[in-house]
Amino acid sequence: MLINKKIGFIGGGNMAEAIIKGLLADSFRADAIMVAEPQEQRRKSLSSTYGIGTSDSGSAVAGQADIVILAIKPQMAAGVLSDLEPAIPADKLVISIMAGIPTTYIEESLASGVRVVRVMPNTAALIQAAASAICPGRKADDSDLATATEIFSRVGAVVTTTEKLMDAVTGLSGSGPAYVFSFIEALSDAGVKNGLARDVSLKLAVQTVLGAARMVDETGDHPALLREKVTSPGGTTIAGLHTLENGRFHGLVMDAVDSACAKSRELAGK
Ligand SMILES: NC(=O)C1=CN([C@@H]2O[C@H](COP(=O)(O)OP(=O)(O)OC[C@H]3O[C@@H](n4cnc5c(N)ncnc54)[C@H](OP(=O)(O)O)[C@@H]3O)[C@@H](O)[C@H]2O)C=CC1
Ligand SMILES: O=C(O)[C@@H]1CCC=N1
Repeated sequence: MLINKKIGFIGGGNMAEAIIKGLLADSFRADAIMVAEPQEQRRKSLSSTYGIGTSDSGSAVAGQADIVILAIKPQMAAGVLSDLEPAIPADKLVISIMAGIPTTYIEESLASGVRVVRVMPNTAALIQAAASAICPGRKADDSDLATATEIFSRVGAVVTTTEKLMDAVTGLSGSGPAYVFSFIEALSDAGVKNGLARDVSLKLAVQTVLGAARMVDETGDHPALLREKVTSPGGTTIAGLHTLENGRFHGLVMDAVDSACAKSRELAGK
């Protein structure tokens, strides 16, 4: 589906770079990727690092691309979409990764009939380990969903969902890597506090998170069951879990995802 298709990114920031790096690692052609990015320094860095085309003009990139990926901040959506409108006729596929911005907003800002697919990936696209959720706008058909799925499958796992759940996805897996990075940092600090060297502590923390995530994935067991197997009666783990629950760990994580979901909803229409 992607053969001979050109992808144009509008916005060459962190997330565009993560997706581009993941696509290239999966043998996507560098000469089929273009990026519109206002900062000259950033354009130079992207073209020299990845061998992709860059421009300071969103319209030029959108005009040449078959698939336009909107990777600008949600707060810039109105201005950028209005500039892009003449360069995006209805036959282009527009994929938006912007948090919070509904497909209807994009459809109404561009040519009538434009096909829009909304995707919420995450930063692990950089190493082809993203979690992405995809939903179609009003005009996108199965083939458009398949195209978006093919792009994001190259950089990780993809699930299809409905648009009303995209804020929930954003709060969970879109922002989720940041929660996990914080958890790893906290674990590693705790190791240092208890006498471990920083590098040893970080290595142990990372491998613990990797191993636990793989166990959930590979066994298919509920996390509560796996947790119980680590928790010996009268042992160390229950003492640690007790402290986490005294600090409302479970509820706190749920509150964090709720806050991020609420922020995603708040960004709608910005
Ligand atoms: N970061 C993440 O983990 C995730 C982000 N997202 C979404 O991806 C989008 C991008 O996020 P992220 O990459 O982190 O943000 P960044 O700020 O890193 O990237 C946005 C880029 O767009 C550039 N830009 C600004 N104006 C224009 C314009 N008119 N035309 C083209 N480019 C422009 C910015 O340049 P300048 O800096 O000069 O303004 C910047 O380089 C957001 O909508 C976010 O919600 C989704 C999932 C995960
Ligand atoms: O923080 C943000 O708004 C973006 C969206 C999801 C992850 N980063």
